[in-house]
Amino acid sequence: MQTQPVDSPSPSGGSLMIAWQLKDKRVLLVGGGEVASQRVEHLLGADAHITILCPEKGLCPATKMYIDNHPQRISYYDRRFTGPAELHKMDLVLTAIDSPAASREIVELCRKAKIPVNAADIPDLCDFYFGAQIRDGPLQILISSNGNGPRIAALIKDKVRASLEGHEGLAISKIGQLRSQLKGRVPEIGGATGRKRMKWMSRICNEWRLKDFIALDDDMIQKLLDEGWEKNRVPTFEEVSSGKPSPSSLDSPGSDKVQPPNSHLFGSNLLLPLANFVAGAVVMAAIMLARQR
Ligand SMILES: C[C@@]1(CC(=O)O)C2=NC(=C\c3[nH]c(c(CCC(=O)O)c3CC(=O)O)Cc3[nH]c(c(CC(=O)O)c3CCC(=O)O)/C=C3\N/C(=C\2)[C@@H](CCC(=O)O)[C@]3(C)CC(=O)O)/[C@H]1CCC(=O)O
Ligand SMILES: NC(=O)c1ccc[n+]([C@@H]2O[C@H](COP(=O)([O-])OP(=O)(O)OC[C@H]3O[C@@H](n4cnc5c(N)ncnc54)[C@H](O)[C@@H]3O)[C@@H](O)[C@H]2O)c1
Repeated sequence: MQTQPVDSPSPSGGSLMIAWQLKDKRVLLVGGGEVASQRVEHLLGADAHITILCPEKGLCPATKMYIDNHPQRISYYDRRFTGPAELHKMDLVLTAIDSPAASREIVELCRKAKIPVNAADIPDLCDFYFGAQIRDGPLQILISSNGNGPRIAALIKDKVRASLEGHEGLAISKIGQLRSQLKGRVPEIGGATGRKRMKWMSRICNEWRLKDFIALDDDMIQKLLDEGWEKNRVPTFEEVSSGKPSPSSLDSPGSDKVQPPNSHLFGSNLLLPLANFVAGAVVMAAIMLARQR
């Protein structure tokens, strides 16, 4: 069957949301106040090499602490930005300073050098914006209002965080271990094997409860691959855990099941009202039948 190309359903005026891989890339951070300290936190989490330029008296306690505790990741210079030479070999530049004029100057130099740049709080100077972030190990959630309401993005972040159960990051890292063991066994990229591998990974993610992945250890992963992948089926948690109880066994059914796409059509959203409706209809029919007799 031929698929028809469809126009993008999303309206224009948005931005590209990506997970930028900064491991061992060089980042210049100009400024050392509160905002800079938040940037440092995110950059350290991304394993970047950071150069900070800021007069010492302008460093806030958090930035100072990061500089002291991460000498292998952070090179600190007690001075202001001096000119284009500061940009040498930089992959990314961030300014978090209280002078829009100085930020503009730095941004113009970055544009000439074709280095992506963010100037905190000056949207028209930014190649990209930061967003409100939730991090739990490999789970990263970014909420962006695309410049419309940063405070609202932060408030929505709090709501999203409150809806998480706390084990998602660990479960996802175990899924990462399973995937990499599977890719070790079956390293082919693309083709029929690649498609089969993706399908099997998707099935296990759809069919297992997220919480159960937490308990995966090396033995269980090997068993899952031997009894699951090799036989093209999805074993149950109990089958691979050698009697270990499932972490989700104490939960109410379906409470932390990650739902496959469109499953809400069949999930509690629709199923409960439908069940109520059917039950109601059966009772009504029984009453009417009883009356007719
Ligand atoms: C999300 C967050 C991430 C971070 O910086 O790490 C972030 N701002 C945060 C907080 C915050 N910033 C401001 C307030 C005061 C209340 C308010 O204005 O809402 C608060 C609230 C607070 O401090 O609680 C003032 C503000 N911000 C910008 C302007 C300039 C302008 O709009 O013209 C003005 C002055 C406006 C004025 O003068 O009125 C601009 C930007 N700020 C962005 C990011 C980018 C757009 C992100 C997006 O839209 O999603 C963008 C475009 C550029 C950038 O800096 O990357 C972080 C929350 C982190 C967290 O708590 O999780
Ligand atoms: N995006 C956000 O989340 C957000 C939130 C609040 C404030 N801001 C903005 O971010 C900027 C920084 O905020 P802050 O609270 O961290 O400011 P701050 O005043 O605490 O720190 C600014 C630092 O920049 C240093 N500095 C100034 N000019 C410099 C230069 N040319 N080279 C090197 N260092 C220089 C100062 O010594 C100071 O340490 C401000 O413009 C503020 O309006 C952004």
